[in-house]
Amino acid sequence: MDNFVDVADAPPTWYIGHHETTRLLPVNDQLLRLAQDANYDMITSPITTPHFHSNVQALLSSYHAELDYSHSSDNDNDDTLPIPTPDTLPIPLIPALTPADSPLIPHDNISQLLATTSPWIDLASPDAIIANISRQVFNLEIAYAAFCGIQHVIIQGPILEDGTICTSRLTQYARAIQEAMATGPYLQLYIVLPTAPSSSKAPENQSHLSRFARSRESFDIIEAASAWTSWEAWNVIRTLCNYSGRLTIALTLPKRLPSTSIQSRWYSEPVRIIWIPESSFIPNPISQPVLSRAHKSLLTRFMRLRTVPWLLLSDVGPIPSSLQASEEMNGGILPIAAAAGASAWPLPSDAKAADHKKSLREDPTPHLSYIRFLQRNQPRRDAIERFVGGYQDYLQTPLQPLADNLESITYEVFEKDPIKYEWYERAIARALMDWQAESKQVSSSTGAVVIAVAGSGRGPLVTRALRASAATSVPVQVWAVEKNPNAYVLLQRHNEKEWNRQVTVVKSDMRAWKGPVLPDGTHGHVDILVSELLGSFADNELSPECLDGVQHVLNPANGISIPASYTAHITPIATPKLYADILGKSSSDPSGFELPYVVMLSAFDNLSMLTPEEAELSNTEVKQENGTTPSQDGTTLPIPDVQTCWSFSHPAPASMLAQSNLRRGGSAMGGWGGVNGGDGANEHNGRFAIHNFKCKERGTCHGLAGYFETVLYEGTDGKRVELSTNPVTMDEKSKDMISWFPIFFPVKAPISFPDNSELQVSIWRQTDDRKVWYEWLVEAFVNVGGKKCRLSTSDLHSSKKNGCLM
Ligand SMILES: C[S@@+](CC[C@H](N)C(=O)[O-])C[C@H]1O[C@@H](n2cnc3c(N)ncnc32)[C@H](O)[C@@H]1O
Repeated sequence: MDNFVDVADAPPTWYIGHHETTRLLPVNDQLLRLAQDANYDMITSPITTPHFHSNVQALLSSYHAELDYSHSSDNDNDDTLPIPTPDTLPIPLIPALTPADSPLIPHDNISQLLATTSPWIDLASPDAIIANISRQVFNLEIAYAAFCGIQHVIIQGPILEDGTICTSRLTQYARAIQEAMATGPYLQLYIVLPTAPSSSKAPENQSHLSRFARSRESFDIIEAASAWTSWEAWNVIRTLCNYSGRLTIALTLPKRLPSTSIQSRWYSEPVRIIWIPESSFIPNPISQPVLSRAHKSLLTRFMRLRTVPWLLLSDVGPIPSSLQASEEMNGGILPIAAAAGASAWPLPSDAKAADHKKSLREDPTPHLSYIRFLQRNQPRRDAIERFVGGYQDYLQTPLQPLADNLESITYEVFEKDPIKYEWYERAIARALMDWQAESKQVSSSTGAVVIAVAGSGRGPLVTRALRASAATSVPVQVWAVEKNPNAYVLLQRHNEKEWNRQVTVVKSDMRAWKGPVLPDGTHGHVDILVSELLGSFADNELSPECLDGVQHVLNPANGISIPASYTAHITPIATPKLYADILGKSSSDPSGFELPYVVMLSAFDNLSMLTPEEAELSNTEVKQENGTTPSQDGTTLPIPDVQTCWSFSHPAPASMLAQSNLRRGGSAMGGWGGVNGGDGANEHNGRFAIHNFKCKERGTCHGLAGYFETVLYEGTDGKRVELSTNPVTMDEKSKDMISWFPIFFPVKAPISFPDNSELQVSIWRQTDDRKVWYEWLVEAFVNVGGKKCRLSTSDLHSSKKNGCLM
């Protein structure tokens, strides 16, 4: 049972900005106002002017001329003077900025500007001169932007002049970014990167400094550029910058989107700006710019993240004059789009088509109007999304309902689950019907089936047990056992007011409860023991230990436990956001990586997927992936490989508990103690699992996502009532259940691996009779010449210090 609260349905606001590669107007308060009038939220401004660019080029040209001249055969240099070489001729120094070099001046609205550094520099150049000059330009620009009070700076990624991504000198680029973060400690930096490198080369940018490079590397391309090169470049840059929260991505949407696996990877990364160039729009039948279905579905997915990215429309035409803007507001596109209703962008389907065409032609900002239209017509968030909205990627320490007493508000929140209680009622009803059908001996003298709800909380399962009895007409005797003294007060109240005193309420730890008191004062048995002590990883709230401890009250011949069994499941994931969050906290809490977290996973990527054949075998139709909506454009989503670690069944075998009892107290017959200390009385609840996960695509593992499944009851007809948080089976077993978020086991040093690797996960449930904790480690393997070679191994993580107290 997790700990979260309902949030209101506040539709996310879309912030849309305007970018022009060559902005003619200076960016001042007036232009900002015009942009706002046109319905933009922000605009970009270059930090330096074309004048500055020309000066830098001139400086570089004269430097190169001096070198060339001194080496040319027809100069009549004095032979006694040394010939300048790149080693002796000092690198030109870029002079301090003048007013003609930058359009920026500090002003009140400067924080609304997104400043752009020069896209024509080449920080990763193999030519030392070009790299040096690029660095000087970059440092000047960053320092001046920070001085002016700019907060957001957009920086061109390591892109070469022909649009390809530099792969060989990424460290040089990353080093420059790291330095920029130190220069402007309050700046938020956005690195512009394409979702995937373009397959067709862009026309060469004549003014890009890389064109002036004298030394070029023969190994410019470390490996053939792949669809992953862009993501890989980002992975190197942010790793060198230590996952800084101030370093994020401005992701460019190309006309042709890359594979869904690359899209998913970007979805897990800190994309704070989605950069939409004019070229990514396509004309609709009335020549209006729109986005393809695939682009729209990608946008929808991103715009549902906890941190909603800004959208930047690039080179979609200038900001209209104030007159145009006011015309648009009064009679132009907005009313027409509104009239088209929520379902469609206007099409020329009727007599009004001509009017529409005219208005659309007159729309000075058709791209913006269209994006605003998409904003207004986003699919509504369903109840689950609304419920968990504020908790996406929010790390929580797992509850310990055994060691701590929960607050009423915590019970209240999980009582809102629309599925869990319903399914419990179904399970109890089926158990009662089977009991009656098989004419099994009951534990009461009245013929009623004895039900105990162990860990009743505020009583919702007690209510369900009474309802199941009424629905099946099987008489019951109900006991409510709860150790939380505060919840006990409410249970007694409910008994008076709602349950008509049909329930016997007991304040006790279930492990110390002797069972129902019989008329003669002795203690009897329970026929059906109902409990809900499950955590996000099934056994992490110590359900096995509690149920072992109360098993002595269960009818030895026919007693039923609801749940009957539960299993824990894991899969490796990439989740840079959570990793950065834990890293950020680890200076004050060094044990941050030695603890599993309960978290509504949102910005993450599954690293291991089932092959289509395996998916076929698993015979499971997955309608949801990543806990989000299915693919909007109808594409089939891959199924993550989520593997089962271990299981627990109840009632536990009597022989197991008998041995445990022998060990307790350290009797000679009970062996010599537990491997982790203590008597070893709880060792039967220790577990170990090792799993291999095939990863077809390269990636970085930040930890493991954990889920659970439980069989509440399996009827004599073999039919099961089940709950599941496992993304592969949850739709089939308990769609819309919201009581549990996944669990996350982090790794301290992320593990990067190439295509076709294997991740091996070892995970333990450990105990020393006083507490229970988990240990986990991840190893990466690659196949080299038919042999499996170990690439790296994470630390052995252990939550022993923060273990769950028994
Ligand atoms: C997750 S809550 C479930 C409450 C309620 N059954 C429901 O489903 O809403 C678990 C409850 O079990 C209680 N509990 C946990 N361990 C217990 C124990 N050893 N003996 C008695 N109650 C226990 C907790 O105090 C808490 O009220």
